[in-house]
Amino acid sequence: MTDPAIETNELTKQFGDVTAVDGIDLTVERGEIFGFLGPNGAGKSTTINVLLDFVKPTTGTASMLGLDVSEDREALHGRIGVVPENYGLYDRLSGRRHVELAIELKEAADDPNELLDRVGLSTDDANRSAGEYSTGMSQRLALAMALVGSPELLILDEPTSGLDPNGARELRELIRDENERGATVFFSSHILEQVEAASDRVGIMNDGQVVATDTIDRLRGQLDTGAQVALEVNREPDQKLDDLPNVRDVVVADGVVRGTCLEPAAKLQFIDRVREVTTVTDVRIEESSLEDLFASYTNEETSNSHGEPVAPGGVA
Ligand SMILES: Nc1ncnc2c1ncn2[C@@H]1O[C@H](COP(=O)(O)OP(=O)(O)OP(=O)(O)O)[C@@H](O)[C@H]1O
Repeated sequence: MTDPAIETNELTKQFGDVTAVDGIDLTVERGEIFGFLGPNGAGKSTTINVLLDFVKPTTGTASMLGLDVSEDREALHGRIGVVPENYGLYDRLSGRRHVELAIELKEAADDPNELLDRVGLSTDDANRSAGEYSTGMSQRLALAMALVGSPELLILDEPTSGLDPNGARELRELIRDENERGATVFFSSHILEQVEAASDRVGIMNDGQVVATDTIDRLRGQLDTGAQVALEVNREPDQKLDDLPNVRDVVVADGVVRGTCLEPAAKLQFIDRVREVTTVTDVRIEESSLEDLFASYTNEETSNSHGEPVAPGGVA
């Protein structure tokens, strides 16, 4: 059996009184695009820094591609590509020189121009000193260096920070291309939409712990908030419509019948039930938002489309 791309066992990191990472068991399989989500201070960067052997764990173990992150650091170096949280660039060296150095260090055979082109840095940009780069350009350069040697595993800490919307989209495409080539991609972010658009699976970290790991669709399905179904009708019904088992909070107001459907099949049952008593002229379905999802796992206060607080999801 192939070893997972990333595996942590009871991994804990304490900084004095602060438990930044609190006994996490995380497995990322080979070939996945895995989004690592969590609010500021959740422990994402500390976890990544342990994986990169920048900090030592207090207890527990971490391995990548079947190798211990600390003992086998040298062997891992040639097989992974990294954009860490605080990557350093040499102000006086050009972008191209940075990539050339990364190629020499990895003893790889890449063409620097091709890598620079892939991350959207023009020939002119590549000739400029990195000290003149904007945040987004620096981020692109760091990414080009991470791609050197076609790594089996890419680890990207907040790769979209500093990128404009176009840059973020290009990055998502690049992540997909790398994944199609066979690379596993592990990237952290606190921006839900970006993680949803790019990942096969996500892990949500909060307060040092991994509180959920699954696809976003399945995590959404586990929320107990249900979907809000709003039916515009040409005549408000007088009948009570609260007799379906998986539809609750039915209200009729301003020519709209609303109900909360607790499972997918209940939506159609609800529409059929309302159509028995009046004519439905329009249908709107409002799934729980990504913000609701995130908040339910990280206990942040939020509200659904009706202004009601959203209860934390049942899965921990
Ligand atoms: N070197 C350090 N010394 C002391 N405390 C630290 C250190 N590094 C991180 N921490 C603390 O550990 C906790 C987790 O921080 P970490 O940077 O891992 O979170 P994060 O999820 O990456 O947050 P962000 O999204 O803001 O980067 C925070 O409380 C932080 O203050």
